Amino acid sequence: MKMRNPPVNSLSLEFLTELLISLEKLESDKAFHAIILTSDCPGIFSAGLDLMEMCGRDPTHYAEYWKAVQELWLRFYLSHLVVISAINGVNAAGGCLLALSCDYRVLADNPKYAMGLNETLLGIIAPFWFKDTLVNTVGHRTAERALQLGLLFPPAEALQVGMVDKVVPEDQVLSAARSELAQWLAIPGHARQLTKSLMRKPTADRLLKERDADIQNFVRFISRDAIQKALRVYLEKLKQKKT
Ligand SMILES: CCCCCCCCC/C=C/C(=O)SCCNC(=O)CCNC(=O)[C@H](O)C(C)(C)COP(=O)(O)OP(=O)(O)OC[C@H]1O[C@@H](n2cnc3c(N)ncnc32)[C@H](O)[C@@H]1OP(=O)(O)O
Repeated sequence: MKMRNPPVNSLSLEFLTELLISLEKLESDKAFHAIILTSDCPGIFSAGLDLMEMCGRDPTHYAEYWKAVQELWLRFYLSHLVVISAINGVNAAGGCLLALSCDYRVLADNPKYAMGLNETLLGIIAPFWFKDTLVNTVGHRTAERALQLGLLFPPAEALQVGMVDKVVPEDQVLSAARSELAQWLAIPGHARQLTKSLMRKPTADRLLKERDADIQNFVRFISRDAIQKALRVYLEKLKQKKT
């Protein structure tokens, strides 16, 4: 699955919906057993959630958007398919969450390709299920530091803290993901799937139990004047970077 939403693969409502539909199609076709998730945007895996969906819109839109973000995470996190990400570019916040929801991560060895949950740098916070997904991957202490400081880890550090499983030269990301896949596909499918569910269901259940409350929290939080202002300032900084 190659993500293509130029220029930065931001996860707009439309793009999230496309990703969901693609995943559902693959999941419902018994001929498919695995997905390699990668990007078609040079140098960028994903810039995360689309800031335009969270800025200057109305509460109904925020609620609809957040429900789609939740759905994407739940579907990827619990997918019965083997999902491996071949991360071929910078990967921020919501994009990093998507990669963390995969079963295995291969990252291209380019110092520009940092990844992490950098929400605090925008003046916002990672929701509890983003946090849980990170803790499940790198452990509590690393997650605590990474989340507070909004750290984006370059490849060597991402590997060292366990945010990714393998770092390879840029031209080998896909082939490395494919070789890894062979090992996962050699395991009897039902045993692997049940084990994945055993490991992940308690984390997903926390969100499933309070999905509506989480949507309400998001809508309240993102609608605040101070948060809207922080997002506008951040977007402005991104634009100024060019001039
Ligand atoms: C209680 C519950 C609490 C809940 C609390 C709320 C929880 C919210 C959780 C949020 C999760 C997130 O994912 S928030 C998103 C975090 N993402 C980021 O911080 C990444 C920001 N982007 C970047 O750093 C850079 O764009 C990067 C990806 C490295 C690419 O750099 P480049 O120089 O190649 O490209 P740029 O010139 O910067 O970007 C190209 C254009 O894309 C736009 N753009 C870049 N990122 C964008 C984005 N995420 N959304 C929209 N648009 C984006 C830029 O503004 C430019 O627009 P034009 O100038 O018009 O062309």
